[in-house]
Amino acid sequence: MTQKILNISSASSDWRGLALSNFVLSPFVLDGALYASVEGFTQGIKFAENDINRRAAFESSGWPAKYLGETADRSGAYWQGHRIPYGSDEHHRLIERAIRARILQSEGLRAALKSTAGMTLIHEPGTGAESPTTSLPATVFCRILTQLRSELLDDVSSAMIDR
Ligand SMILES: Nc1c(N[C@@H]2O[C@H](COP(=O)(O)O)[C@@H](O)[C@H]2O)[nH]c(=O)[nH]c1=O
Repeated sequence: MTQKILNISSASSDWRGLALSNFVLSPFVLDGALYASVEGFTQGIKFAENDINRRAAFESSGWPAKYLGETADRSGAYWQGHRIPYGSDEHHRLIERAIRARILQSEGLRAALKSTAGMTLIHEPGTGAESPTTSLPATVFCRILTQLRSELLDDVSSAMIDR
C-alpha cells in the first residue's frame, strides 16, 4: 500500500524526506551568493551581517548549523542591510526563497518532490515539541513545500524562486 504521509526531516524513514529536509548538505545560490544548506542559511540570517557566526552558519548544515543558531538572540533576521522582525511573514518569505532556490536548482530534488504527489507532507524531526521561537514552524515549512510541489506538477516552467 502506498504511504500517504511523508515526513520531511532528518528523521524521515523515506529517502525523499531526508533529501528534501533542510538539514542536508545541499549547496544552492541565492541572490548570487553560495550557501551550503538551507539549515545553514536559516540559522545564519539570525546573525547580523558583521557577525562571524553568520558566515560560519552559511558554510554549515545539520546539527552544527542548528547549534550555531541557538546562540543567536532571535530578535531579528538580517538581510541586505535590513533587519526583519523575527518570525514575521517577511522572515518566513526569506527562508522560503532559500528553500525554493535549493530545490529549483536541482533536477533531482524537483523530481523527488514531484514524486511525492498525493502524499501529505509533515515535518516531525522527533526532537520533542516545536520550539515557540522556531524561525520556521512545521506548518509554514510544509505549506511552502506543498505549494512548490503543486507548481512543479502543474507546469515546471512556472515555478520560480520568487512567487
Ligand atoms: N530539528 C530538526 C530540524 N529542524 C529544522 O530547523 C529549522 C528551524 O530552526 P529554528 O529556527 O532553530 O527552530 C527548520 O529548517 C527545521 O526544518 N530539521 C530536521 O530535518 N531535523 C531536525 O532534527
